[in-house]
Amino acid sequence: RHAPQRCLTTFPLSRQPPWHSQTQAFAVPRLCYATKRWSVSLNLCRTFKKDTKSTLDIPLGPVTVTDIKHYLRSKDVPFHDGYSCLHAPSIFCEQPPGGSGTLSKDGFSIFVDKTTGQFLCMETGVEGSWEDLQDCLEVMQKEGQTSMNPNVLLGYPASLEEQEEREMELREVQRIWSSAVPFSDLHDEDAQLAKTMFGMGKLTNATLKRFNVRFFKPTKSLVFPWFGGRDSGLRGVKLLSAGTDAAGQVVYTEATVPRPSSYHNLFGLPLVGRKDSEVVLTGREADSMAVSQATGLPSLALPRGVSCLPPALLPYLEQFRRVTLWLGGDMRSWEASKVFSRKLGLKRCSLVRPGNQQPSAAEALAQGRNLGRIVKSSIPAAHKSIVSFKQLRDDVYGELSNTEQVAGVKWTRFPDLTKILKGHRKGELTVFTGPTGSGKTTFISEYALDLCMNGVNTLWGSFEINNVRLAKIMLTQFSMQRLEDNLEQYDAWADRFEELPLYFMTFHGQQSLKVVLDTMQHAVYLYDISHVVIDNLQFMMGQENLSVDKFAVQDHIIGAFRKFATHSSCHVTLIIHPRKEEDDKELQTASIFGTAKASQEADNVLILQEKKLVTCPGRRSLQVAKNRFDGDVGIFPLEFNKGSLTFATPLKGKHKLRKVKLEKTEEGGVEGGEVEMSKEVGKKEKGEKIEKPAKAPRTAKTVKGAQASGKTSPKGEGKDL
Ligand SMILES: Nc1ncnc2c1ncn2[C@@H]1O[C@H](COP(=O)(O)OP(=O)(O)OP(=O)(O)O)[C@@H](O)[C@H]1O
Repeated sequence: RHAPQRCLTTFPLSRQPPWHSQTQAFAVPRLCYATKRWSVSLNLCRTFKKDTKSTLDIPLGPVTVTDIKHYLRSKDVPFHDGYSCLHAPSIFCEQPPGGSGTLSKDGFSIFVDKTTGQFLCMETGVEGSWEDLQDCLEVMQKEGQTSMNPNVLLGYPASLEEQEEREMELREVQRIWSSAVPFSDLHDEDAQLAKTMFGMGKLTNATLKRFNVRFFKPTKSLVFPWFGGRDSGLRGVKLLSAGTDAAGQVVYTEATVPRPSSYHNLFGLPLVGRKDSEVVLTGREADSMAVSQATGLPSLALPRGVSCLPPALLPYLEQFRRVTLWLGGDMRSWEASKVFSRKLGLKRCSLVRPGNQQPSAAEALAQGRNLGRIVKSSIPAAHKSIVSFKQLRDDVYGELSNTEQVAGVKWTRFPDLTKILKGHRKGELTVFTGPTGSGKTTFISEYALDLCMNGVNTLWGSFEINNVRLAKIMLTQFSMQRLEDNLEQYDAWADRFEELPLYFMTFHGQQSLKVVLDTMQHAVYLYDISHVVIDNLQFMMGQENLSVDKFAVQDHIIGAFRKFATHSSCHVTLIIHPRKEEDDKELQTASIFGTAKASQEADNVLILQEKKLVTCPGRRSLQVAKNRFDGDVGIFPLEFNKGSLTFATPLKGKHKLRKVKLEKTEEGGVEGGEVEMSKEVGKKEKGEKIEKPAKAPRTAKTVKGAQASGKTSPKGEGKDL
């Protein structure tokens, strides 16, 4: 079989992680980038070495469900089709199954993920890759055995460091758990105060007891346990703390042991019966308790809320014929529920649409709403290809009443970009270009980092510069300083950087489009990636059919990324070198694309403009040349800080805003291509306005039309890339 190929990696790349020796469990506030909240991160979390397996193995040719089925049949292994997994009898038990694990109806207890081939034996707790399972079956066949010793895979020798780490982790889990107090042991007043602090005033002590929730007095945190494994033992804890931010608003913060990437707890699982066929999946523990208390339905909370649904959890959800996703009360939860339902199997999923009448479950309970009715009114996730407005009207209303959230994630460091593009939305394709060496990679690195710090799960495909250099740029931008001069701060920044939901493809140099797309697909499934950055398209050109016209190849590649973005509900930012550069002219949309078709595919076109100066590096500005969301285009200046490698809008008064000059194209549309100095600069600057073409009503309309139709001037077409 193929050797696994390493296609994805996470920070710390090759960095030797720090090996601290603190063991105190005191709370240190830190910003959790995934949840965008300050978290009480326990020192103990930093006590342990980071995930040593920083490079993730992916089979060379990604396995398909057909391959898996074909192989199982060839080995005479009976199986049946589940929702996300194939179910097969355990090869690790001598006796017919009957233990404590969650089994499918026929007692089959091996669950093989249909997308990755990863398997889990519920009966014995053995898990492994598709290759591991194949190996076991091969050995069994060769040796004429009917079962395998579970220790074959369980007994993978962990390094001494890893063993120590795990033991230390378990000791800390036990320590927190045993020093936390069950709610029933708290004085009534204290219990009520704690419940009020966490907005759970209506949850009864009986519910908290059923879910085994405790209170950790030193940090005034709720403690949610994770019970699992063969012995249903305590495997981890999550601490939820409440505090206030600078504006006096209550913020909830989370910390887990083990660290989030290994914390695979479906909170509430011990309360699920083998025969339960319906479940309500929520984003928070309090929501699950609210659902359970109010409706009596089994309810489970995802370990990391709406940010991801790790495939490792899917086997535990196979027993449910109906899954209602009620992840929260905002648009982000709604988006996540649509994405997760694909992993779970659309047909069995129904979604609770957030709205005023349908907030999160905990809020609904607090407001005295009828939770049972809300669950019943959830809508099926599988939609038909042809719909009437009647079916769409709630979606349209949702978009109209949540314009801010629909506009996407906002950039913190680039408010001008947020003003023009409104935000970063899933499922879109952004094409980014700029002159050679103008700082495209450096800018996009910060642009993506900003989003990642705002909770956008990001995957980088950097084919031009290697991942170590890219991570160095990002870490410098993250710390906003020259880390070379402050090496003593390296570990502190690197520790925080590691928390970002950031992954890197391990490709370098020319790659085939198919391999890249497969890796992206895989990462979306595994890590719920919602932003992929490709630097740059030219590195896929070489592998495609050279006998075909270059523009056709480019069109084909852009088309493939477009399709991927739409189907995977993932934003793709594609860096493309301009095909022509003239010293005295600024770039336009037409400078990038071979044909108009390609520009049609992109939802957004960004151009890093550089005004060439003889004496010093040129001035940069960022132009939004196409914006399909609402048609607004514009340009704003960027000032580069060489020490921190960051870009910022120059201070007021120091720069002049520029306004887009609209050019008529031959098709009668307009494009926001060239720029000129505004005659009213002083006035405009005051209001910090980004000039938009909408200032000229007649052409403004045409601008939107042109954006929507994606028409560009054919001027200058036909040159080589
Ligand atoms: N605005 C800027 N002013 C001066 N130097 C810059 C600016 N932006 C980036 N640089 C520096 O220029 C160098 C090239 O930057 P970068 O690799 O980001 O450019 P690029 O446009 O991606 O290059 P290429 O065209 O080769 O892909 C880097 O050393 C970077 O630090």
